[in-house]
Amino acid sequence: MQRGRRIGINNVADGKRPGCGYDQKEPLDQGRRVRTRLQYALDCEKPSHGSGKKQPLGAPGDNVSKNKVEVEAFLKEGRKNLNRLCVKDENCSSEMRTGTPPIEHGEKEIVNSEDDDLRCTGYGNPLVDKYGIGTFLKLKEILRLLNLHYLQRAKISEQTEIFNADKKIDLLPGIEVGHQFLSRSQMSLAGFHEHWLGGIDCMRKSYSKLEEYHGYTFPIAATMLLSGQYEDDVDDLVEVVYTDQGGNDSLFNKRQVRDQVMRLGNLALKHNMDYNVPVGVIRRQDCAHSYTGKVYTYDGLYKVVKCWDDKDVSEFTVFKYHLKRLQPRSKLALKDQVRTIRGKVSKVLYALPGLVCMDISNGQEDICIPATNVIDNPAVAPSGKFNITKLLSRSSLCFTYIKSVKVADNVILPQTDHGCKCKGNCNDRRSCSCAKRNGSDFPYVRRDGGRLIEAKDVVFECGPNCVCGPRCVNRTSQQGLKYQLEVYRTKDKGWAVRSLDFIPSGAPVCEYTGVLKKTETEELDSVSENDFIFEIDCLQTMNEIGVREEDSEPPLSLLVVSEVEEEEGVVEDELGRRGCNVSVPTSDVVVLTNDEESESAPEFCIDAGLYGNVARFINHSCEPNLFVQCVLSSHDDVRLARVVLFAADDIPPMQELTYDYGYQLDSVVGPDGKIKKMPCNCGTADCRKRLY
Ligand SMILES: C[S@@+](CC[C@H](N)C(=O)[O-])C[C@H]1O[C@@H](n2cnc3c(N)ncnc32)[C@H](O)[C@@H]1O
Repeated sequence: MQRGRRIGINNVADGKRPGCGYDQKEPLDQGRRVRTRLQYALDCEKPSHGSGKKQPLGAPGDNVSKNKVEVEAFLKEGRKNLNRLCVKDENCSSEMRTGTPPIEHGEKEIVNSEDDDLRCTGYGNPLVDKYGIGTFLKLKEILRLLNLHYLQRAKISEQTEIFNADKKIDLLPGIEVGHQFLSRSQMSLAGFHEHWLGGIDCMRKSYSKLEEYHGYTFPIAATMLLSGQYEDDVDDLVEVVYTDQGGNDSLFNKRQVRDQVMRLGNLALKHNMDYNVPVGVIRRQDCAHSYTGKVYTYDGLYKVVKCWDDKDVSEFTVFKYHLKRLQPRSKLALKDQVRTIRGKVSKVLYALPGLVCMDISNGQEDICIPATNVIDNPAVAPSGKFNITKLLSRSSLCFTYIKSVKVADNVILPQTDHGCKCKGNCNDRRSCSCAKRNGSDFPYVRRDGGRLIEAKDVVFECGPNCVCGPRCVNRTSQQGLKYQLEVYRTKDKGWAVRSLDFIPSGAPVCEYTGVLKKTETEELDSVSENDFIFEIDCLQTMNEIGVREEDSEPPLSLLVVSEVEEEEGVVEDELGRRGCNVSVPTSDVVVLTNDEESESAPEFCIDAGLYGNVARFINHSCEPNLFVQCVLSSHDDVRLARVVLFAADDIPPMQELTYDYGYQLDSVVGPDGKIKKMPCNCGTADCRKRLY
C-alpha cells in the first residue's frame, strides 16, 4: 500500500472487533450483527479433546467429570455456600489467591453467611481443607466462568429474540451457502437452526400474521438438518430423498421402531411443498478439527417437490420427501470443503480451475498456496521457479517469498530477556509470566487450533526465552498457516486471497511479512509506487484508543513504566492507575506529548515489495473480514511489533479475505506533491468509494 496509511490496526476501545464497524450505518446493522454475534456464541457442547470422538463423562482423566465430582461435593455441602462464593467482595473479586493464608487485615468475611467457616479465601472450610485450596480456587473460577458464560448466552438469546422478531423468512442475512458451524449450539444461538435436537426447525407461528404467509397453515419448515442417520436417505447433493422424523430409534440402532405420524416436522415439510416455500438445508459431517467432532454446513435453499408415504425395510410407515436444490452450491464441493478444513487435503488443489502455480511459497509454508487465474485469457502459467512473482505483482515488481520478517541493516531489533518457566504448554494463567503480561490471562483459546478471544492493544506471546514448547497456545500466531489459502486473480483489484477452508472468527490467518524498515528512508521515499508497505502503527493506535476511551484521562502515551512493573509488563499512569495491560518499549520508553502524538507517524514499516508472503496479496475492504493485531513475542517494542491478520468473522470458503487498510482520505501524496486518489473496488454496500 502507499505510504500515508494510518491507524487500521485495532479498534478495541469499544470492545468490538475492528473492521466490523457495524455501528457505522443503521440499515446494514442486521446482517452485520448476525456475523458479529457469532463471535460470542459460546458453546455448551462437550469438547472432543481434538480426537473427534466424545469422551464419555466419567472416563478416567476426564476433567469435566473431575470438576463435576468436585462441584457436586461442594453442592452437597449446601447450595447456599456456592452463592456465597459469588458475594461481591472487593478483596476477592478480581484476583484469586493461592496458598492458604490466614485472613489478613482488610480482608472481608463473606457477608450473610449463616456459618462463619467459609470465607472468600476458602480458609477454614473443612471441605476446602479436604480437597485443597487449589481445587477450591479452581472451582471458584469455574463458577465465575459459568456465570459469565450464562450471562453472555442470555445476552445473545435476548439479541436473537429481537432479531428474530424481524426475521421475515427462513434464513438470515450474512449466512451464505458454505457457512459452517462447529456445533448445534452455535446454530441455535445464531437463530439459524434453533431446535437443539430436531432435524427440522419450523418458522415461528407469529409469522402467520405476516402478509406473505397469509392463509397458510403452520407449521412450515425453515431449516432441515441432514445428518444421514435415517436408513433410507438418498442424497446426491442436488436431489435428496429424505425420510421424515419420527418413529426412529435415534439413540440406539437408528432403525424405525414404529409408524410415523403426519405431525410436527413431517407436517411442516408437507406445508413447504403445498405452499411452495423453500427450506434451508444444513448438512452434518464428521470433522476431526471441530471441537464437537462435527461440522454443520449450510447448503442452500431446496424446494420440496414431492411427498409420499412408504413402508421402510421393517414395514413401518414412513414419510418421504423429494427435495431439489434451488440455490447454486458453493464453488467448492461440499465434501472438499469439509475435507480441506485446516488444509488437510491437497488433492483438491489440482482440480482448481485456472491453476497457474501450485505453491507460491515454494515449499516454505506447511500448507502450499496455489495461485489461480481465470480472468486473463490466456492465463499465463509460470514457466520457472520464481516466474510466478512476475505474474502476481500488479506493478511487475518481482518478489521473493519469505515466511518471516527480514530486518533491514539499519534496524536493530531488541531482544527480550523475559521468558516464562512453563513446561510443555502454558496452562496456568496465575503462574505463567506471559499470561500476566496479557492481563493475567491467555489471549487465545486452545480450541480449533488456537483462536484469539478478542482483539487487544497488543498480544504478548511466548518468545525465545520461554521454556514452553512450540505448540504452546500462547504461540498461536507463530505456528504457520493453518488454513488452505489461495491467491487468485480478480477483475478489478489485481490479485487477491481467499480460503478454501472455513475460517472461524478469531483464528490466525497469516502474518504480514516483508522487510522491517525505518519509515523515513530515502529508499522508501523514492519508491512512490510501492503498494506493499505496511506502516506499524500500534503505538499510534494505542494512543488514539487512550484518548478515545477517556477524554479526561491522560492517553496511554503518557503512561510511565516503573522498574518493577516493567518486569511484569504492567503499566501505571501518572496517578498510579492501572492502564491497559500494554507494555510500551522497555528499553527506551516512548513518551509523547499530546501534540507530538497527533502528528507522529509510525517509525517503522514492513515493506513487502521485494520480499513478502501471502499477506501482500490481501486487498482492502471497507467491510473486511480480517483484522490486524499487533503481536510481541521476541521483544517488547510496540513500534516494531509483528503484524498478524486474524479472522474478524466466521469466514465461509471462497470468500475473499480482506482487511481495512485504514488510509485517511487525501493522506497520500504523489511524487509531484499532489494528493493521490485511488478508487476502492471492494464492492461492499458500505464502501467509501476511495482507498485513499
Ligand atoms: C497490498 S496490494 C494487494 C494485492 C494486489 N491486489 C496485487 O495484485 O498485488 C495493495 C494494492 O492492491 C490494490 N487494491 C487493494 N484493495 C483494493 C480495493 N479495495 N480496490 C481497488 N484496488 C485495491 C491497490 O492497487 C492497492 O494499492
